[in-house]
Amino acid sequence: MSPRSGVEQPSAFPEGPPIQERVAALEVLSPQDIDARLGDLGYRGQPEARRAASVLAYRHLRRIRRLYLEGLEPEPGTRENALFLGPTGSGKTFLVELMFREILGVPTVLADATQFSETGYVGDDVSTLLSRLYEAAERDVEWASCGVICMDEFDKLATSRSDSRFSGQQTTKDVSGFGVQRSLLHLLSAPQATFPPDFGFTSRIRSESLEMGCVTFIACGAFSGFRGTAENMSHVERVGFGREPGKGGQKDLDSIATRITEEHLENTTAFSRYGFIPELIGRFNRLVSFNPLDAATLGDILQDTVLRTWEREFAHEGLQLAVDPAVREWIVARALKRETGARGLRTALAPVLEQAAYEHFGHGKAATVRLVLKDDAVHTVRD
Ligand SMILES: Nc1ncnc2c1ncn2[C@@H]1O[C@H](COP(=O)(O)OP(=O)(O)OP(=O)(O)O)[C@@H](O)[C@H]1O
Repeated sequence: MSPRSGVEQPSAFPEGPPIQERVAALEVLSPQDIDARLGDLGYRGQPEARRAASVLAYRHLRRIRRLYLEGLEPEPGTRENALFLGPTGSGKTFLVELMFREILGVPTVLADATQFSETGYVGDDVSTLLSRLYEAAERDVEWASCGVICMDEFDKLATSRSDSRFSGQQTTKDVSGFGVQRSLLHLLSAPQATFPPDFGFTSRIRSESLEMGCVTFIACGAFSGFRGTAENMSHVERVGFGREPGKGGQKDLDSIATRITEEHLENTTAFSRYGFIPELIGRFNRLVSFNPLDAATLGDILQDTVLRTWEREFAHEGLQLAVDPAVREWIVARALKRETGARGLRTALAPVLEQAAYEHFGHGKAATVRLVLKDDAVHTVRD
């Protein structure tokens, strides 16, 4: 029986531990500890975003500890929601996943904002975000109130009402855009919110109520239109987006350091021109910029995570995988060209290693398989 709803709910999970026990079991970590753990888990680059997010995670932890271990309700207006801005594949969602789900160990939901539609229309109602949080919290509504909701592709939620300079691309999702934003605004503002514990599949199960005071919302988006915007605003101080300034010349939009200060991003007028209702953007009191990953960071990710996974797989076959430095550079260069951040590494590497696996797996003989670059293509050599 849930203490708040007063109705019997079918539970797929056995009774969990009391909330105080769950919260007390969370490791107390400083922002610096959190940042260091991120590194241990293979997160690379983005030092400023990591710093900001580590403090956000620390504060989240403090708030739930104060509430459930010290009995101190969160002060009104102290809810912290963050907007993570930066190009695709730069590690926005990965950071949330590692930081909240793996390191803090609180219920974490990663959702795609484009899946929502207004209540009554086809698509998910925003309240199902809370249903998912409840599921992630093993159907413990108090544990769910300690959770984090991350909405990916948040920029696509908006209806572009302005010219294409601001949107990058035009979206036709104009019918539901504002309704969904208003529902989200409610979630981000309300002290409590109700949700269907069964995702609304049946009308027999009564809604649950969730305390929202400690729930942290993080919205992630590329907001690519801002790059064009910055290009047209010569007075904008250039920080945040864009590759290193001054290397690619004015013509190449990506090499133009489209760096936007938080002051500018905080300017909700810019967001409303993007199609957002200003009140909703106003609920995100922390704006965190992610940079496109540069060659050195991509090289580290390739070495420390992507290749390591493959090396293990090769080792299971009795094979040692050796990758020439020229091949690493080739893969990084390809990934940079694709402009999909770290995702591009896997895309560039997969066909090469599949070919190597095809040629050398299953023979049961120990050997070294070396990847070498010849005529701008990767070849495998078995020693
Ligand atoms: N800074 C990073 N360090 C290590 N790995 C990273 C980093 N950034 C991205 N990756 C890898 O790339 C994958 C994709 O990153 P992620 O999903 O976080 O991108 P994103 O910034 O949220 O972009 P999108 O908006 O397209 O989802 C991750 O799962 C991870 O494997």
